[in-house]
Amino acid sequence: MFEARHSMDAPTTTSADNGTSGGVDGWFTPRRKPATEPEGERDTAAASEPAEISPAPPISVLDASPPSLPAAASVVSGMPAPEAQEASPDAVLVRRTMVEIAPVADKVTSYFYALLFVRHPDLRSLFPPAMDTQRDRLLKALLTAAEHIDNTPVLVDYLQNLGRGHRKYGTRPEHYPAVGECLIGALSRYAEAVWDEETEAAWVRTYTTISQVMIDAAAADELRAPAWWYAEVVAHDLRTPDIAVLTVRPDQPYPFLAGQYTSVETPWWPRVWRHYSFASAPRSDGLLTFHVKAVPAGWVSNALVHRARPGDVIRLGPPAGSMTVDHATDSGLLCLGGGTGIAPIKALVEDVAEHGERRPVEVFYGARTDQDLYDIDTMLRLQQSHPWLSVRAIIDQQAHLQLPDAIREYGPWNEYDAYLSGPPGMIRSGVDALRNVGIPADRIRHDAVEELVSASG
Ligand SMILES: NC(=O)C1=CN([C@@H]2O[C@H](COP(=O)(O)OP(=O)(O)OC[C@H]3O[C@@H](n4cnc5c(N)ncnc54)[C@H](O)[C@@H]3O)[C@@H](O)[C@H]2O)C=CC1
Repeated sequence: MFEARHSMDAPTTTSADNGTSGGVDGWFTPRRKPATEPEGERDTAAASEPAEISPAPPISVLDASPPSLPAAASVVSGMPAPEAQEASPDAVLVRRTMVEIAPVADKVTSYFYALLFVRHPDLRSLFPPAMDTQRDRLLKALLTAAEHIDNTPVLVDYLQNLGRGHRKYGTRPEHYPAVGECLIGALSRYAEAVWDEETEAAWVRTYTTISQVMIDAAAADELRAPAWWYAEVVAHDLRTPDIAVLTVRPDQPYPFLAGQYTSVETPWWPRVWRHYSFASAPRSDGLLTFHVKAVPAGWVSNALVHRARPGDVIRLGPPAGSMTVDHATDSGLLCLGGGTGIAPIKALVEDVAEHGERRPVEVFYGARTDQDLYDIDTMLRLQQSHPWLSVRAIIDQQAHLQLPDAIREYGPWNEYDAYLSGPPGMIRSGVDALRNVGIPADRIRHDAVEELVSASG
């Protein structure tokens, strides 16, 4: 009955980082209008680990199960609300199913994975041993994509990222029909009241489209990049009792852009991936750095901060995220980095410096206390070397205000592009503050909040 029409001969594996979802908004609740316009960005995300249940994500970022939505998450979160579009007949049927299953989302998830692992026990090994709160990443990603099936350009971008990202999980083209059957099995059971032949046909077409884009993107990526990289820890600097700066050496060249993030798996938690932003622009020695804060119950973050030592080998997924510098313009950069969110901001500053540009870069670095400003020395050194750079530390306790509030006291910002990196709450209020001071949405970049929320751990 369910028959995927993808070309199954395309080689692929997958990885993906995406993490959509999450936390606060259930997968089936109407999506809030994103703070920024579509365009993608990240998850953008991602970066250091968000609190264990938070979004991205992604990004980000994200992850216990293979499939989830990450970088693309930013894209998806930027999509117009479905209701705002003129829906195709398939989209109407897909959304009707979603409304029907919304109240029993947990049951649908459990049933979907039960079906998948009973019918296809070989697929169990693609998922982490402990299917915790992240277990529904795959399903969420698929449902999010289905919900936005009419928004083709944005969706394709999102799904391509998702397909590439899934290579690291070992996903193969032949896995997609198995997942599709179980998806339809779970949906038909819990959306019984609205399920009919037409609805099933709409889901088959939708899923076939989704999986085809993912398979094709993964196959194309296989020709130019590994599914994952091994990277040896070469330095581990514990800056505070719970924040470490890690430097790693990938086993082969790792191309990325300043402002992007990747997914990381440690040897202690196999198949559990989390997103971290690169804390430096690409370096001539090929080394990569990450700022990691150990969060309560965060498996990966605690392993990286408290257990990892030089000589340990971790795995990295592909780079993702679009919080990158547009070198075609000479606008100033207004950067807000909260806590370990300063990591990609530092990378952006290095990127501007390397391009020899003289554009003003204004960094606001927020932290709860001055002890939490673990990277202020580096930022001040950069400020000393670059006359176009200004760094201001905003300490909550001293300033009696939070990071986003501080920008109102400076400016004007109408000639600036804005970059935000930090906890989801900071991103949300930061976007509001930036819009209020007149920066248009298409000049505000950040990783997807969903990604950050779901990254956890
Ligand atoms: N690409 C990205 O967006 C990145 C995001 N992160 C995320 O940043 C977070 C860092 O955690 P911590 O260091 O514990 O940060 P934190 O929770 O100590 O917050 C740092 C600062 O951000 C501001 N802030 C926090 N919550 C806010 C809110 N609701 N409204 C307004 N301002 C707020 C405050 O100024 C605060 O001092 C993690 O969630 C991590 O996932 C980290 C790296 C990159």
